[in-house]
Amino acid sequence: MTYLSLKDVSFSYPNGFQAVQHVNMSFDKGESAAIIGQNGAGKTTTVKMMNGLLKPTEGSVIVDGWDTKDYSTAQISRKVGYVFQNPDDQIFHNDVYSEIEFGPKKLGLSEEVVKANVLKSAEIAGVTDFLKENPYNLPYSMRKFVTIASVLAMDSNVIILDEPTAGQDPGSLEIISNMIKTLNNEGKTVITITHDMEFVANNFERVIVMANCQVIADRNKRDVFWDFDILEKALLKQPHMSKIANALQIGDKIISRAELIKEIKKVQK
Ligand SMILES: Nc1ncnc2c1ncn2[C@@H]1O[C@H](COP(=O)(O)OP(=O)(O)OP(=O)(O)O)[C@@H](O)[C@H]1O
Repeated sequence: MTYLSLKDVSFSYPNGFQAVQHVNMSFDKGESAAIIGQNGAGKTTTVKMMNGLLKPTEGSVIVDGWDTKDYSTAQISRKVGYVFQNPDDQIFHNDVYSEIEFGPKKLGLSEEVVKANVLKSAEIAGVTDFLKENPYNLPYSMRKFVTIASVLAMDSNVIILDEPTAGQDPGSLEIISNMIKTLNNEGKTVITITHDMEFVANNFERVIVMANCQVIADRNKRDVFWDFDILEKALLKQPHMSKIANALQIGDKIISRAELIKEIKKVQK
């Protein structure tokens, strides 16, 4: 059942620049999707409309039956949590624990529930060892996990991750990958903006492509990464395994390493 939908949504910034034009998309509970596209394509503006940080100038955004125009950002963020692209735009406490507990406390949850949420989110985001640290003593990549934990602690049904993969090492990418799976298994919807095509290929089925303020594809990753017209319009590249398969002219829309190895073995035989 659809939980979140954008219906013919456009958004213009106060300076008159129209950053999103006639966008439609919808998400079920427990779904996960990647949003990809070049810098300036309109991805962040689009997801900020999903949790009411921005309200559409045309069309409507419906969250769990609520039109976001009729509710405050605080009300919508109980249902849709947004992790900012830049953690420094989000962090404002002197220790990690206080940063994570701020959201659930604001929701008026009991002390025990707040504590349980903080500990669970810290665990999922891998920041349990830093709860007493000043977030600004932690490296950028770890500050990003602090902001993820802060949003998870609010236990919203939808979680939006804006560029969680930027500047992360392979170990951190694995934490993010496992986190998305855990959240999906709990029935939460996870929408992730990323520039990392390998991460998309390894972690998502549904891929939404934005270019020039519009959605130009919303399909299975296999169809997106083998549609050269879409890739060219969005200035995107195929994931490595697809690139190799394409150069060797083997297989059918290969995406993963396992698929590529299987095809190479077939050819060797
Ligand atoms: N506050 C603002 N005022 C005016 N224009 C803005 C504002 N914020 C963003 N824009 C413009 O809106 C367009 C879309 O920006 P947006 O951040 O949504 O793109 P994006 O696809 O998320 O890009 P990136 O990958 O760089 O984050 C860009 O041209 C950007 O310069």
